[in-house]
Amino acid sequence: MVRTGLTPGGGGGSESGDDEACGGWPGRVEPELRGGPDQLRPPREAKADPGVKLNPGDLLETLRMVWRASPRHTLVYAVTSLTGSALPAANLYVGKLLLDEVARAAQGNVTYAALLTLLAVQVGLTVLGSLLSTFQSAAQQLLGDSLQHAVSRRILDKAAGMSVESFENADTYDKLQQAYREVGTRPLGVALQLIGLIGAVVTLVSVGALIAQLGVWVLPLILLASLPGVWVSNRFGVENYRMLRWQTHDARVQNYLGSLLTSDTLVKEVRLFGFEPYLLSRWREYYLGFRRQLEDIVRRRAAWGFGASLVSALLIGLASALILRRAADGMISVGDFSVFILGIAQVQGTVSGFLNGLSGIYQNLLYMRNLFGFLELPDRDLDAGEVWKGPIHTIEFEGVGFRYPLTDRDVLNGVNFTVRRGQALALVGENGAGKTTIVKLLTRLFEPTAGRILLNGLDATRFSPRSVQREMSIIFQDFGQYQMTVQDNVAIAEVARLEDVAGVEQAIGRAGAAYVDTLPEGLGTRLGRLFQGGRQLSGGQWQRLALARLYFRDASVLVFDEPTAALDARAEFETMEALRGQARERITFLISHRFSTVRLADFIIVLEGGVVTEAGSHAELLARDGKYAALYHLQASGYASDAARPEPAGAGPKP
Ligand SMILES: Nc1ncnc2c1ncn2[C@@H]1O[C@H](COP(=O)(O)OP(=O)(O)OP(=O)(O)O)[C@@H](O)[C@H]1O
Repeated sequence: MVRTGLTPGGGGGSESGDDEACGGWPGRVEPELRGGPDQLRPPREAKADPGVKLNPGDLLETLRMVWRASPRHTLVYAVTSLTGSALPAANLYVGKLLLDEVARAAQGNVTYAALLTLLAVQVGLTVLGSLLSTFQSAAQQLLGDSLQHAVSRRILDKAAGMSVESFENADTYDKLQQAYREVGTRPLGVALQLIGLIGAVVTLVSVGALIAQLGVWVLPLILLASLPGVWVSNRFGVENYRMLRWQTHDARVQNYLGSLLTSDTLVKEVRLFGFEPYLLSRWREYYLGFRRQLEDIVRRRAAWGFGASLVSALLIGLASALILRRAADGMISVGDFSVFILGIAQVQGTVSGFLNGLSGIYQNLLYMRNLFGFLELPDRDLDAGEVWKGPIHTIEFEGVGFRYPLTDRDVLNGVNFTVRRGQALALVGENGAGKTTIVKLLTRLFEPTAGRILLNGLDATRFSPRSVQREMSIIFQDFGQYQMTVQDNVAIAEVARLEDVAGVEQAIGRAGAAYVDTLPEGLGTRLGRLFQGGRQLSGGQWQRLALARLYFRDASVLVFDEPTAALDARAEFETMEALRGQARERITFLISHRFSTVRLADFIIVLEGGVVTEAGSHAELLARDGKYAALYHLQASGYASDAARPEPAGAGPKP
């Protein structure tokens, strides 16, 4: 099993985010890809994404998110940033006064003290500027950190509340990944850019007022010169966003291919079958697809960018020519000219900052839509309904049918059975017959699409899934191997009793996991290979620990989905014997392909293609001589023929 998870990733800058375009393994840890090889289709070419829409409410929601993450730092950032916005005009003005005074000093009209006073004001402004930016960047850093934590927390809370059903859906994974990608900088980007916009207005108005005194046409020309560059940046920013959005699915596939090469559990199979070159070439194929799309955008952006700067240079040239005309006529002072020269850069920088800020907000809000899209996915409230209290004595399936979401085939049809306290019911059937699906319905991970399930005669849907699940304990076919201590691996079944050492020891005893005593730190031994100092267990040892987890929870329904698959023959025998003894007070469900195990059940149900075809005790089903009997004899004859087969010459124990 590839146990990959999700890590929050940076969102990239507001304008480009180009760094993400060729994303893939390594670099991003992606969720495990569900589904068969048909999902591993070749990369798609980017095309217009009709789904790019802005939701006006998102701006408010984003700002609320930022404010809640840290009101203090948001406030400090806003105040320092806005105060700092007035400084450029103040600097320009003091600079102009200083230059004019220097010019007058040349004619002997100004004292040294007057010049020093102006210099002191200028130095004071510089010191104020650095003080403000020090506070501003500290506030930004801390706000970013708080925000990252707050958004990650919201995503994890959301994921924790989502139904198992949602996790079966590849679209949910795409949304989850997109959401995680936005954790880094997007919400912060929106807030900072908005504050920046207000600051830019302050700067523009104040600097513009100074420049406007030089002539009515100067300011409009400078403003106009800023527009082409901003237009190019905005246009390609949106294109970039569309490209990344379109690539989300393919990036997941690519990362999945990469994860196969770096998985500790799969390395044996990958080496043995030697399909590393195949995986690498598929991985690279995706990269090349992304690369082609990136190159196309970069090339076009460069061409348009060059054109934009040409237009801008022409307009600035025109403004300069006009102002020089006035200088030649002796209509402006040296100080005025310095306001023009320094003001051009200031206005251009501020205008493009303003418009880029606008388009940055727009683009960041598009990314934020992904995050909100994920957060708005429907939840399944596991606590909705009456609270189930007390043990479950009977379970009845009444005409239960089921179809997985987004599929068009019923995998269960009209399933009827009743099982009572003290009984063990076994589900038998070939692969894909629907056994595990019955367990998923029984444990309320999914709800039937037809029929109903009764618990103690009451419709299960009346009760909250979580309260019903508390009465159930299970070992799944693909049980968890938690990279935690032995104690945690068992006690996690009931987190309220995480410290219950005696309970864990008892469960370990019942599961026959005596090997735990030989581990270096006993119950405190960390398991698994993921982290330093972890101790790896064998498949059977892990399974016994999962059994202990099942026993640890004091439940009235026990579900064993292939409980003995990884156990050796003796372990299987002991487990099933123990089970017979321990399950008397409970309802036991058992799924197994081993008839030596199945025959121990009181009642056996045979499933074929999602339909119950036979039901009864082992003896009854044998007497019936149907499918069960056929399968049973088939397995039994395998053992018999093994026993009857003569040993080949030279076989046997070596001396
Ligand atoms: N998440 C899913 N989405 C769509 N179809 C599914 C999903 N899980 C299982 N199925 C389909 O439902 C059918 C029953 O699957 P189920 O896992 O219940 O079989 P099973 O009897 O437990 O098989 P096995 O013995 O192999 O464990 C199969 O055809 C399977 O392809």
